[in-house]
Amino acid sequence: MFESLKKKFSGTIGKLSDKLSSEEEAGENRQEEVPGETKETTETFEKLEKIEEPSAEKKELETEEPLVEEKESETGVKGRLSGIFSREKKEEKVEEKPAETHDEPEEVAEEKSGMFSFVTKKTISEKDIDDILFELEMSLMESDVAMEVAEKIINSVKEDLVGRKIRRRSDVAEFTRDALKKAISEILGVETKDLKEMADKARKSGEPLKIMFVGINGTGKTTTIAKVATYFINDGYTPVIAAADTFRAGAIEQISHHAENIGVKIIKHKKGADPAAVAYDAVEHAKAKGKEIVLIDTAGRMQTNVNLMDEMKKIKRVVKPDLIIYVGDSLTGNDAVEQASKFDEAVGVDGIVLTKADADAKGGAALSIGYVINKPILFLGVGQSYEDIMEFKPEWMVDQLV
Ligand SMILES: Nc1nc2c(ncn2[C@@H]2O[C@H](COP(=O)(O)OP(=O)(O)OP(=O)(O)O)[C@@H](O)[C@H]2O)c(=O)[nH]1
Repeated sequence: MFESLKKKFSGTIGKLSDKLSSEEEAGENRQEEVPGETKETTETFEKLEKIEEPSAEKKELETEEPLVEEKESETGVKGRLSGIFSREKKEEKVEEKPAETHDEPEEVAEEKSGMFSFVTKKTISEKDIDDILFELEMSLMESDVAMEVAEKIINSVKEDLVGRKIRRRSDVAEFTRDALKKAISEILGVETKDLKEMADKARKSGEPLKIMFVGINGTGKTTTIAKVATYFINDGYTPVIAAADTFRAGAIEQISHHAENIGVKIIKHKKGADPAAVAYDAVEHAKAKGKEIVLIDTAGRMQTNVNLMDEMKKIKRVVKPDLIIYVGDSLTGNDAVEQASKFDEAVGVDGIVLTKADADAKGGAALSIGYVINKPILFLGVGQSYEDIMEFKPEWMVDQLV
């Protein structure tokens, strides 16, 4: 699942590590190659260390003023040198947010002197990472990640990385991984709905929880309804299904077949009947029989078909569903995102089920859809059996990808 995205993110981590580490090594080698300067630097450095070592005052200073910020404490010897030359400067440096070190007068002075750059570690600049992040942005879009999502990820990673200091090669990988995880968490951080909690409330109130499923033909909507029914049955609830797709030939038979397989009551009328009437009857049945969940199938239709969209709005008016769930095929990538937006505009979507995630190597729709329509993914379809449905957890997705 999502192998392509996974590869792209780990590729970026590797490329940044290689680039920044080799630049740093080259920088260090250049310093060591300058004749005379290295020796002089080392001698000065040793002298300073000697002066510094026995200083009780210095030790006290260090105890009193720990360098709390990682970006500052990592300077090591540089910190000790600056402690000797400028106590005041050191006090200023204990701050919460890492500074953009390119702009720091101290850093500039160090670079000019040459002596200090011997111990200065590389600070990541925008120029260092721009090309690799641009490459990532392009390849995310190739994996059907929506453009606004790809841009947001790249900007967030850039913001996190620029100004960070690298002490060792593993730092780059760690910083990049953390930055990517944070960016993806932000993308997936749409407020979600707890279906079990909603069902529990419905049970206590004596009113059934009404869920209407929308989406175009062939995405796996019928199978998904049977899976969601199974999900609730496994938790002790009794659902009823409304065969409100009275438009498409074979739809009533198809959903009846699933209902029979999982032992759920189905409410159906003849083909061509008013779908709102079927949905209404299912709700009445649930109330009469004390069933807690009503799952309403609707005709899979193109989001551009105005008449059929109006019919869906009628079901909504009549039944007043607690949740409208858009079912999309994750394999269709950007199309699934586009359809979800259209259904949201027409009837208002509360949550998403993405089917066939088990076969989806790209992962673009799963990463983008919730952010683009600002609605949570509730479930992923992960196979063809009725049990093959999993609750969607953003943390799980982040761990899958980075
Ligand atoms: N691998 C996989 N296949 C799925 C998943 N969900 C549904 N399918 C398959 O996708 C095909 C279409 O599913 P249906 O439920 O019939 O699709 P539908 O949206 O009701 O489409 P219509 O029948 O045209 O209304 C079936 O062969 C399902 O078994 C899933 O999560 N993973």
